[in-house]
Amino acid sequence: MRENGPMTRESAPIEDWYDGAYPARTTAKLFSDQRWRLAGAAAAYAVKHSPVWLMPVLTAEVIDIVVEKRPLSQLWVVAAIMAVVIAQNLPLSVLYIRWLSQSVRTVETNLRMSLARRLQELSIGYHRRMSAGVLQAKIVRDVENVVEASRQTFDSTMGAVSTLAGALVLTAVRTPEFLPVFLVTVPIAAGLVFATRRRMKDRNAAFRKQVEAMSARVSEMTHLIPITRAHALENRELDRLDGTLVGVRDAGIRLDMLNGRFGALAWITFQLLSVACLIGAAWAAYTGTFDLTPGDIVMLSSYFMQLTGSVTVLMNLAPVITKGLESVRSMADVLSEEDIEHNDGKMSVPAVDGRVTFEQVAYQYDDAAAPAISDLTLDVPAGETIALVGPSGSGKSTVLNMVIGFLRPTSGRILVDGQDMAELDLRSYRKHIAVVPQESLLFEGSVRDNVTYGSKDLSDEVVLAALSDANAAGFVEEMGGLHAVIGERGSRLSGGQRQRIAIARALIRNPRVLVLDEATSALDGTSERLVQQALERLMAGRTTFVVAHRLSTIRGADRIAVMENGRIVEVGSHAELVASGGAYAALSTSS
Ligand SMILES: Nc1ncnc2c1ncn2[C@@H]1O[C@H](COP(=O)(O)OP(=O)(O)OP(=O)(O)O)[C@@H](O)[C@H]1O
Repeated sequence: MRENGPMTRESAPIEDWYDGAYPARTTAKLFSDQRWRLAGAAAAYAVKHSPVWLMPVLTAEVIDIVVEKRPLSQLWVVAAIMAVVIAQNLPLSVLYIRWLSQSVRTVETNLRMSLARRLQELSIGYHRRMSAGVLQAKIVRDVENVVEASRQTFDSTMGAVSTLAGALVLTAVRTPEFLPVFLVTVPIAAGLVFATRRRMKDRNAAFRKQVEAMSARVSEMTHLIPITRAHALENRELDRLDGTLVGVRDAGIRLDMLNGRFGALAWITFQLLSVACLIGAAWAAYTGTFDLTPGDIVMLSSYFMQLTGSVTVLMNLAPVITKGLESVRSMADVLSEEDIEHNDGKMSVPAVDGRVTFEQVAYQYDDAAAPAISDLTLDVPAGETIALVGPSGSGKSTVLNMVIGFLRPTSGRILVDGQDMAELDLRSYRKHIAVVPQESLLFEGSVRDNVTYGSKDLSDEVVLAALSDANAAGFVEEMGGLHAVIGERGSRLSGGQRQRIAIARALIRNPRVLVLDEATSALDGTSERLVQQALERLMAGRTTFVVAHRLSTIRGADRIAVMENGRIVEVGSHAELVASGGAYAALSTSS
């Protein structure tokens, strides 16, 4: 247990203390900021709900007034009290809903925000491992489960507890002989819940896993649709989905069956108990064992029904709560995950010159048998363009990811301007780099939004200049200017146009270090020239790491590093490498 003062606990972000191993305690903590609102809601509920336990007493009075032929004026008094008791329900319900809704919705928002925040801190490796579909399910579905379970628990518990308390007090006042009945029902209910708790938890966990597998599958399937359709593999994809759907169905049926059996068992037990109580009261009055009026019997009968009803409601919460707690555990996969990039407290770099040095760097992926990079030593002075070439799988992308800081060397060091990257606040370093990936990532929005992504307060002139340097001004003009909308993920643009928008985006950042993964897909001659020209403008004067596929890019580079099996086998300019007659010379004559 950590020592936390009430102040620090309230202000500490959820992800700092979230603990999936203790879901109930964690949920309570989630709501701890809301305790005053919840207390208000509870008070409002108790009052609004009072007709439920007051009406049977008032009804008993009415019956006794009739049976005992008391003065009629008493009837009007009771009627007036009933009217007031019922009418207060409206204003107090409104208050109750307002306070409960405010607390529950606030917790919901805070949870989603901290999940999103943590996703932005988790390493790129984590995101590669986790399916986007699963993460989405956590933010959307699990948060909803927790919030709905909390709301229902609060609502049902308040209802049941206030009904029980009212019934208990009034029974104690009018017919204390029947108090023991209340005492046996609670242990029976607790026993039933306890007996099924373990299985309920397991089946909820199994069901959630199946739903997550389905989310991952669906997200993959939607992603693959263009490829699937192009290869006429629709049926194969549907078969694969079918397997996951069947899994969800079977786990769902098992869960429903358990919940159903539990519900039915609870209902039967308590109905029997309720009947026993009614018959018992009738017998006691008939034989004169206790002194009961007919009004008392009607009242007791209502209370027995309410008592059993409340306990059943409470017991039916068990599945809801179990599901909510399972979702609390599920969110811990994100909120308690340790694989985050640690930047806080590290050195911030206000400016970058652009020298990047690899010192005997090795990198091995977590699940890989052999290192992807071994013994890589390379000094790239500021402003140099270095082209990485080599066969597929030789480690080029791994090097790029290390330059961005997505991957940290397993051994060795990478220095930026002589500073070990491990000691830098990578967020400050990355302000000075730009990345142009193979597949340009564009989003739904205007051309301007896409180009300025993340850079604020840029004038139209600056954006237009970047577009013009990227050879994109012409087609942007034709599309309708800076505010023309790019379809989702750039669907309205050609491949070459998308690349040029991505180049403009990189240009506008005016980076010192450029990380470029040249698109492999061939463009037609004109488009190719426009992209090439834009790239040359982008690379000029900046340290550039480029995984190069075009001959012109390779030849234009200051140096070329030829990679094989995670090692650099040759470095030098085009002319030097050709002259030395090594691997590069063999490659360039064969192409
Ligand atoms: N996430 C990963 N987990 C495990 N191994 C990986 C991972 N990513 C890459 N590898 C392995 O590391 C090696 C280097 O991969 P890398 O992607 O850097 O090669 P590359 O030269 O960029 O290839 P390509 O030209 O095909 O993109 C390969 O053997 C690859 O199988």
